[in-house]
Amino acid sequence: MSEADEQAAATATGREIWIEKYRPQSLDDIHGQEEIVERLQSYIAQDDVPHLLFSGPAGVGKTTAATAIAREIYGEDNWRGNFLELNASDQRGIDVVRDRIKGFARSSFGGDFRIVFLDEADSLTDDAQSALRRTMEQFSDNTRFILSCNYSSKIIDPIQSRCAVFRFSPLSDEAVGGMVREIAAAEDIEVTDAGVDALVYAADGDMRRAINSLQAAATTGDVVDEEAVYAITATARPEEIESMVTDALEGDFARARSTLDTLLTETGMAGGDVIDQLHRSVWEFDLSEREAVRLMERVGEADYRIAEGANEQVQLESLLAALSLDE
Ligand SMILES: Nc1ncnc2c1ncn2[C@@H]1O[C@H](COP(=O)(O)OP(=O)(O)OP(=O)(O)O)[C@@H](O)[C@H]1O
Repeated sequence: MSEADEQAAATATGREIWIEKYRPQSLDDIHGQEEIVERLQSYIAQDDVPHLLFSGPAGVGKTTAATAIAREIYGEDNWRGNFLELNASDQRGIDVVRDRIKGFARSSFGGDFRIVFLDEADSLTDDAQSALRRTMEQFSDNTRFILSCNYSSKIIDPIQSRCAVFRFSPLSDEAVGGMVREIAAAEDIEVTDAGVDALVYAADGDMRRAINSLQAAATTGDVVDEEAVYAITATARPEEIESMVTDALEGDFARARSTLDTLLTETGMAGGDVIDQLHRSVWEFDLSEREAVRLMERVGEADYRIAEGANEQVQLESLLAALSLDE
């Protein structure tokens, strides 16, 4: 979600959403991503900011880093006027995006350059990216582009070679846990240690998810504990996933299937989430190497089939059945 969308959501619900309230304002305030922050700061210090390409999963600080750069270059009072945020997946297409960039880049202002931040750049077709590349060249005298995407491999080489590429990783448990504790202290909310661990686990490196879950859990009671977090995040406890797998491997298909049923119906998980959690946890379970390898093979197969549109429940039950049957 863009900063503008997040602000709009906050206004619509009539309460401030914490992902906006606690969005880092400066590069120094960004948690984790230390090497990236250091490199970006050195560009700013040398007054030599190139076009930038930020790639990485959702909620790890790409948009935040872009707005922090603008704040640092132009100052709190002027950055908004020098920063154009666009979403490349805009339904109206690349022409609208290009027109807005042209209008913005042409309008005069005092500084050396203005910044165009283009989110979801990997949603552009190759043709649209070629058009974007020409636009980048046309306005490179007075415009710097910051492109954000999930997968840099989906960005055409001529754009990649014109940008300094930064790969944002999922945030570490320490980075997410640290931020959760800071916000809890600022909001005067009690969060137990197990509650922090559960938020970190459910977030899986995505800070946006961790903060949103904290805010949601905080509205359900006085104390944010493990129970509150699992109740609102539609995440299975690691031990539930482990017992489901262990039951299947021990040949107790009926029990494994019943756990799966609970996860899908009561916990409200999507099949893809169960696959993700299995994938994350395979090596943390107390399984022999052979069992872990068998499980991984089945997880890969079910993941592919679900991505291709197969029925999630059938695929997951088939995964458990295969584990129950195999020697
Ligand atoms: N590294 C971080 N340190 C502190 N807060 C963060 C960090 N990353 C994300 N956040 C929090 O999560 C929210 C969303 O982050 P951001 O918009 O930067 O994500 P993104 O990486 O651009 O994701 P997307 O690809 O979905 O747009 C921010 O408002 C901020 O509150």
